Amino acid sequence: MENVPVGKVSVEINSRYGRIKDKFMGSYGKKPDYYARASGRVNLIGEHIDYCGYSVLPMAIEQDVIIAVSSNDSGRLQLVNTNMEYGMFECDINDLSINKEKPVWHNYFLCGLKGLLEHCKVTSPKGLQCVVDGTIPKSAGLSSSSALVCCAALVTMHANGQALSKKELSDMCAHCERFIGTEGGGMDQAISFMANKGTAKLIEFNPLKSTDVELPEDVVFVISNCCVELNKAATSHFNIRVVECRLASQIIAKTKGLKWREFKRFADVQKALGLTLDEAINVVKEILHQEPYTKEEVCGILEVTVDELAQTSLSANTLDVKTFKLHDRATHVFSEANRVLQFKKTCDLKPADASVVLGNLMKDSHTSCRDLYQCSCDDLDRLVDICCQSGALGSRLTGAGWGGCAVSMVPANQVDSFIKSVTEKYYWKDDRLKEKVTENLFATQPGGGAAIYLE
Ligand SMILES: Nc1ncnc2c1ncn2[C@@H]1O[C@H](COP(=O)(O)OP(=O)(O)O)[C@@H](O)[C@H]1O
Ligand SMILES: CC(=O)N[C@H]1[C@@H](OP(=O)(O)O)O[C@H](CO)[C@H](O)[C@@H]1O
Repeated sequence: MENVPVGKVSVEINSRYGRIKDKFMGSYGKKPDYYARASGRVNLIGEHIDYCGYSVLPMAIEQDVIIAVSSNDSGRLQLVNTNMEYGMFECDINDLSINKEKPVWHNYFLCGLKGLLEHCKVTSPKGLQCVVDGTIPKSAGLSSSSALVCCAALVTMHANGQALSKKELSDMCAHCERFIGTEGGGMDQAISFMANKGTAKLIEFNPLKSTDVELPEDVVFVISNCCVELNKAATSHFNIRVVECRLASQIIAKTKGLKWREFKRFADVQKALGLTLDEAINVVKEILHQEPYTKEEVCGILEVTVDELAQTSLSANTLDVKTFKLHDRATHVFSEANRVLQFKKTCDLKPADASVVLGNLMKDSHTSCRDLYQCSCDDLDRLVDICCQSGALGSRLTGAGWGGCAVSMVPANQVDSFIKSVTEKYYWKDDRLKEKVTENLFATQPGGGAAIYLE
């Protein structure tokens, strides 16, 4: 089992680490003992299917979270952020409380800290002084929150002399980010730890596995942020989709004579019924209707009371939801799971028209996210259209959606003209975005995974 690497960094050569070190010395009057780093990611295809048990295909990006750390025996946690937007925080490290109602930034750190301490059964945790520095745009679908959670877990692991494998850390962080309330599937944490520079990854779940995916050499992936933000933990958009998928899988399970209470994810139902993904789509047509289901109708089908449904299927922030769309959500999930497999197969087989095939899969993925899963928004749809008109072979929303980024696959020799065209057609059309093009529109290469650095 592979562990997170421990490398060397020179703060003289690497100016970012130099600035973080200066901030640390200014805040705590001493040098940090070490630095931890965890990257953001861009998901190339496979949206909103990780929590249904299906494989996804992300790659790590260069943007990341770096934390400078010094450990001590004070029993205190002290956090300082290089970004003034995020205020200082201090608490007793033995008394951690995570606020789900108001997900202020330090709560994400607490998720990783608490998760690691509980997982490793650390009874006398080290006190920590930290400076956090992040470059991933927040709430933009590039996993800024998970990078912070993963980095905090890594900081805690190292400070307390623990050694978890990358896989254990990925599983543990997928679990502990749920302390904040969102019921994500584990893609972000897995790629943050398991990424390798230069390659995208197919991430499979249960058991967690990552496989290198060689992308075509003649294309470049370009990220563009529509600059609409949606915080997952502060809203119920994300968890409503998780719950809709859970209800659809439970109704299919019950209708097909399975013990439905034992099922929460489409992948498990599909496996129990021995269906291919195409057959699963037909089962959706056969069993689920297109109109939204009322909560009473769902209770009637599952033969439970509203209170029982809350226990078997809902989350704290979806208790008051009155209607659930099941047919379209299920159709998206099974078809998107299929697209991921086709994407991987095309990368492996490298047919002459590989980039055209991959581009079409990305376009279909966006259409499905927009129309069936309804996790896009007008600005993001407009941006995706602009990307396609500007020379992208394929473009789609990436990450949770309802705002945030699109990822576009662009012929390598057309990247400059693509960026010029998207700049003019999207960013220059809006006075608020004119000055913010470089941080919101950039080409990206597959980056490396989480690491600890010593000076
Ligand atoms: N550099 C950072 N420093 C502190 N907190 C951060 C940083 N980047 C992200 N966060 C936290 O993560 C939240 C964004 O989480 P979320 O809405 O789930 O978006 P994402 O899709 O980027 O993960 C921010 O509101 C903030 O609380
Ligand atoms: C931490 C978390 O909940 N992350 C989930 C979320 O990602 P982002 O909000 O883009 O980081 O949405 C995607 C949609 O594909 C996955 O479900 C993923 O697990």
